[in-house]
Amino acid sequence: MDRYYYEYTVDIDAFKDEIESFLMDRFYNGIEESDGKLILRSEKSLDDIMDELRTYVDSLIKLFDTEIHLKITKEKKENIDWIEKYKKSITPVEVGEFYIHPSWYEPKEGKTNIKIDPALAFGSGHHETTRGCLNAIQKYVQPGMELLDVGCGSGILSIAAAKKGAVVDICDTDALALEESQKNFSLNGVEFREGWVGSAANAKKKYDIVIANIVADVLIMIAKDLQETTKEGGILILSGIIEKYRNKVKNRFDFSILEELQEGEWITMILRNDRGTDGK
Ligand SMILES: C[S@@+](CC[C@H](N)C(=O)[O-])C[C@H]1O[C@@H](n2cnc3c(N)ncnc32)[C@H](O)[C@@H]1O
Repeated sequence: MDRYYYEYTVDIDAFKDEIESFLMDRFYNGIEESDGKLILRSEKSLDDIMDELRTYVDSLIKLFDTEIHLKITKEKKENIDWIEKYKKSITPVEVGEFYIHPSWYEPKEGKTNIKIDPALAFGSGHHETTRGCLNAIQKYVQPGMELLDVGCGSGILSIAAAKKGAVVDICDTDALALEESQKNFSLNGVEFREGWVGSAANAKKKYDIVIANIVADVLIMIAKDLQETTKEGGILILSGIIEKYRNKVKNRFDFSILEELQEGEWITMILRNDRGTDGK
């Protein structure tokens, strides 16, 4: 642990969801929201991400011909405080049958417990999109089903599915996510069958359930791969979709919608592959 860390506060007066989504796609260590501002903490400099953010906001200003005020502040702080403060802020999350807790909390009786400590990969159960997926897993995953977790992050979703008796494969474009998932599977006493650095395009088979909690733009980009890895009659769970991009995402998929779950601005879409075998 370094002695100091950087705290970046991002204050923006428009396009808040897009900015959060943009940052989430680049920074997986938890983004705190406080007084409408986004706070990112890291021992390493995030100046590159902030430069990218400024460029992104400039392009939004040009694209929408509008005014956007972006203020980024950077502070250097003593680490000790933050670790303790952060630990205290990480409390257990209950989503239906699942109880997600850090190791310094006891598991809860009568629940499917998932132990996840805050680390570098996204997926502590505190984000709306992860919770939407967990609700879908509770409803649709049956023992023996084969499931692919695309963008596994911490592995939280496939750990939940494995605890429900599914056979799970995992992938993520970030190698670190695979490492974190491996650790978290061991911590939870469950196993995945195959894991790879990459995406749905690298899958060698089709699955009963494919789940992808990734930002809307990426879901759109990999829509074909996600559909092709879902068995006929199988389920595709998509999350990470801000309400205003719902149609943009939906239009790229030709599966039928079974249901949509919404928490705040975030939508989790549950689709079924109703295509005939020659429909591909
Ligand atoms: C929002 S996190 C989701 C983590 C976890 N599954 C959850 O639900 O909490 C998205 C993850 O997708 C990964 N990712 C981004 N683009 C991807 C792609 N094209 N294919 C696979 N994974 C991708 C990121 O590295 C990140 O770990």
